[in-house]
Amino acid sequence: MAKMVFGGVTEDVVTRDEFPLEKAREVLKDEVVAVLGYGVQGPAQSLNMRDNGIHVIIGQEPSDKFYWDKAVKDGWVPGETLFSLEEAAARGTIIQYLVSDAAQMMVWDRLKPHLTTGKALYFSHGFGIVYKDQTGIIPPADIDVILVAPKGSGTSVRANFLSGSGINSSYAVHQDYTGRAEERTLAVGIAVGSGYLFPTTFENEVYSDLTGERGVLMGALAGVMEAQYETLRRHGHSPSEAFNETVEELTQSLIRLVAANGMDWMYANCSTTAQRGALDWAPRFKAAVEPTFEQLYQSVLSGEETRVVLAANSAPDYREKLGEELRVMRESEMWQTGAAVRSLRPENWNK
Ligand SMILES: NC(=O)C1=CN([C@@H]2O[C@H](COP(=O)(O)OP(=O)(O)OC[C@H]3O[C@@H](n4cnc5c(N)ncnc54)[C@H](O)[C@@H]3O)[C@@H](O)[C@H]2O)C=CC1
Ligand SMILES: CC(=O)[C@](C)(O)C(=O)O
Ligand SMILES: [Mg+2]
Ligand SMILES: [Mg+2]
Repeated sequence: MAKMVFGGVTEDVVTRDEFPLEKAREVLKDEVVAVLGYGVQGPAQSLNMRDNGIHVIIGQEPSDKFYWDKAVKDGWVPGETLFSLEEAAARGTIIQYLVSDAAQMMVWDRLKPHLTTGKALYFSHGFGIVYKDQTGIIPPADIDVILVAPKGSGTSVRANFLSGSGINSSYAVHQDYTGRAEERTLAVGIAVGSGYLFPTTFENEVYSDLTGERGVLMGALAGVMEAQYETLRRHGHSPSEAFNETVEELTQSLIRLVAANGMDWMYANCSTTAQRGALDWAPRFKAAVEPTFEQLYQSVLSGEETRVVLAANSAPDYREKLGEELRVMRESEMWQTGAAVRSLRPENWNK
C-alpha cells in the first residue's frame, strides 16, 4: 500500500500503479463474480468488470421486469449470463450483493444457502452488516465478507470508466476466512473501475455515507438551494434570475472551478467583492448548520436513519412512492425553471 499525505495526515491508499488491472485479472482468474441486483451500482460495476475481462454473471429477480429488461438490453443473456438471484448466487464464487439495502434484508434467507465455504460476500455499503440487529444479515463464519464502496453514483462509475477516468472507492474486510479476502477485495475494486482505493471499516463507511448523502451531497444541497431560491423569489426576483443565481451559475461555472483546483481557486476567480462577502458569510452558514449535522450524525449512529429506510423501502410500492416525491420536486417552480434554463444552454438550444 502506498502512503499519501492528506492535509498533513498520512493515510494508506491503493492506486492502479500498485494494483494494476493485470494483477486484478490474475487474482480473479478462477472466480465467477455474481452481481445480484441490476439497479444503479449493479449495471455499472458489472459492465466495467465485463469490459475489463472478468467472468461476470448477473442475478436479478425476474418478476422485477424493469431491471430484468435493462439487463437484457445491456447484453446479458438469460440462462447464460443472466439468472434468478438464487441461480446466480449458486454459480458465483464472489457474490456482489447489490440489490437495494432494504431488499438485502428481504432476500437474505434465500441467499444464505448459497454462501458455501470459501465464497466471498461483497457489499458496496456497510448498511446490512453494521445494522444487523435490524437487517438480520449475519453471514456464515466460513466465507469472506468484503466491501468496495464507490463514492459516486453508479451512473458516474460507468460514465467515468468509459471516459478513461474513475470514481474513488473505500474498501474493507469484515471477515477473512480464506486468507485471500484483501486481495479479492482490491482486485474487484480495481476491476470495477475505481480511481484510487482507501481503507475503511464497514462502520465508518456506512456512518460517513449516510451522513454525506443526507448532508452536503444531497439533502443539505437541495435544502440550501431551495432556501436561497425562495428568498430571492419572495423579494420579487424572477424565476430565471433566482435560478441562475442559485443553481445554474454553480453547476456551469463555480463548482467546476472547485473541482479543478479547490475552493480558494474558485474564490480567486471571482470578484474581490464576492471574495470579501463570501469569506465573511461562510462562518455564519457553518455555525447555522453545524448543529444540524451533529443531529444527523447522531441519528445515523442510533440506527434511526436505517430504521426509516428499511420501513419505507420494504413496502411493495416503495418505488412509486419515491417516484411521486421526485415528481413533486421536478414539477416545482424552481426545477421547472431549471428545465427551461437548461433548454436555453447553447448546446441545447433549438434541439
Ligand atoms: N445508487 C448508487 O449509485 C450507490 C449505491 N450504493 C449501494 O449499492 C447497493 C445497491 O444500491 P443501488 O444500485 O442503488 O440499488 P437500487 O436501489 O437501485 O436497487 C434495485 C435492485 O434491487 C432489487 N430489489 C428491490 N426490491 C427487491 C425485493 N423486494 N426483492 C428482490 N430484489 C429487489 C431490484 O430488482 C433491483 O435489482 C446498496 O447497498 C447501496 O447503498 C453504494 C454507492 C452508490
Ligand atoms: C451515490 C452514493 O454514493 C450515495 C449518494 O451514497 C448513494 O446513492 O447511496
Ligand atoms: Mg455514497
Ligand atoms: Mg449511500
